[in-house]
Amino acid sequence: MSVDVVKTGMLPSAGVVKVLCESLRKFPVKALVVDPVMVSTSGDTLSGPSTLATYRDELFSVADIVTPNVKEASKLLGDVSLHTISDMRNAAESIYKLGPKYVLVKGGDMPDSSDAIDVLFDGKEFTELRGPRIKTRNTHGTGCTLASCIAAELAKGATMLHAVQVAKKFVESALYHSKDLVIGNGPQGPFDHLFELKSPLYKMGSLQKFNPDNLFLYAVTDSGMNKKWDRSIKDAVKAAIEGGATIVQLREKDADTREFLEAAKACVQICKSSGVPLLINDRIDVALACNADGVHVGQSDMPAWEVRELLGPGKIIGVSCKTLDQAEQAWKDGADYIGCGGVFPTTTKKNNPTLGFEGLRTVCLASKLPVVAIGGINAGNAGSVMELGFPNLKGVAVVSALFDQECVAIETRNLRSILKNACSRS
Ligand SMILES: Cc1ncc(COP(=O)(O)OP(=O)(O)O)c(N)n1
Ligand SMILES: Cc1nc(C(=O)O)sc1CCOP(=O)(O)O
Ligand SMILES: [Mg+2]
Repeated sequence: MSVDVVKTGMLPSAGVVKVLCESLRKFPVKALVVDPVMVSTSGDTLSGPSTLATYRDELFSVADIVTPNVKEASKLLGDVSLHTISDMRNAAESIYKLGPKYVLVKGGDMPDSSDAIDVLFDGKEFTELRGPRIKTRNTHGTGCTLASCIAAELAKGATMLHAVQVAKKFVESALYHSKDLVIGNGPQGPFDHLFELKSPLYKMGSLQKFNPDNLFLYAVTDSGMNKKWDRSIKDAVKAAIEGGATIVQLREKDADTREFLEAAKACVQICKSSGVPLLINDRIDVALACNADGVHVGQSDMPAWEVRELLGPGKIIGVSCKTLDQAEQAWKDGADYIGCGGVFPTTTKKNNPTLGFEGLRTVCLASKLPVVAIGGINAGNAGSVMELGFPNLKGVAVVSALFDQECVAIETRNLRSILKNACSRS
């Protein structure tokens, strides 16, 4: 068997690090995950200064990702103090300069905050990965498990972001499942890595909490536009993901069911390998048949509570809402997000009322769910929507601004940078 990916744990001496680097030169691998285990949970230093130096001088430059926790990041940077998310971002940037392609600074042992936040840096962009902080003493080995899961996902062909997202979800679910185990008398207990084998519920992704950040740049396909530009649904989705779409919805009103389902199955694979959720517009049957990540329904489609009964706890359900009452009902029905529009006039959805900023504001203020704005949004006005800074407003959903254009990837990339700039201003 050839080795696809290597993950390193505790490397006790500079000599061991050197042998490792030499071996990796002799036997190159697809990816190297370095979990710089150098401080034990009880705070004992496990790697002396010479080993640290070898990490920095030799190992990091050949690593695809380095995954220090806050204590390890501090040690690597000469015992700097790290207390805030901004400190974690700065630390990730400083460690990045030592050579790895990605740095993941894990915030699990940051001072008590409601969420466990990790910061991923790729040399250009920071991604904050949030998850609930699980109250448990059974945390022995979480860092090693996270790094090993990242390595496994990379070996399966995932992108780095997807591998990190899957790994974080895995550890979160394992901690949750193991929180009531009582084993041993030490300060830390073990957790159960094989929980999925024992509880089918986890297979449903019951803990797969919807990440509202996915609503940032929401690409909604359109069969008429695909036809006009002679573009397959698959190509449209691939291009949108290449351009940085954070979630995709297949809204194929004209496609025959068989054709739609085949295209949806292909798109599910494309989206899964990029870690981008794929939702189906209206068609619960198609969503079930292709195991999509969820559906989006409007006020005249199947009620969200019935959709939830059919899809189960781990799928994403979006509901179109134009009023407070509709927003409240969507929340009661167990939806995950609200699509609110049309913010501006649009011809893509026939006879669609235009709410304007005021209508969007009303729903955002009242909503208990994250909101994505939709309707007539494009490169010219998307910035103004995000700069509103309405509570719960997590992004924009667009159809023609991406798919009624010659190059979907370029338009998507342009829109993403407009949104990023607008968010940094708001
Ligand atoms: C993200 C998002 N928001 C709203 C809609 C509109 O859905 P709906 O009201 O069901 O209308 P149709 O799209 O079915 O015409 C959406 N699809 N996506
Ligand atoms: C699908 C959809 N839903 C809307 C709503 O208001 O709920 S507006 C709309 C069409 C949006 O297309 P474009 O980005 O081309 O304006
Ligand atoms: Mg609909």
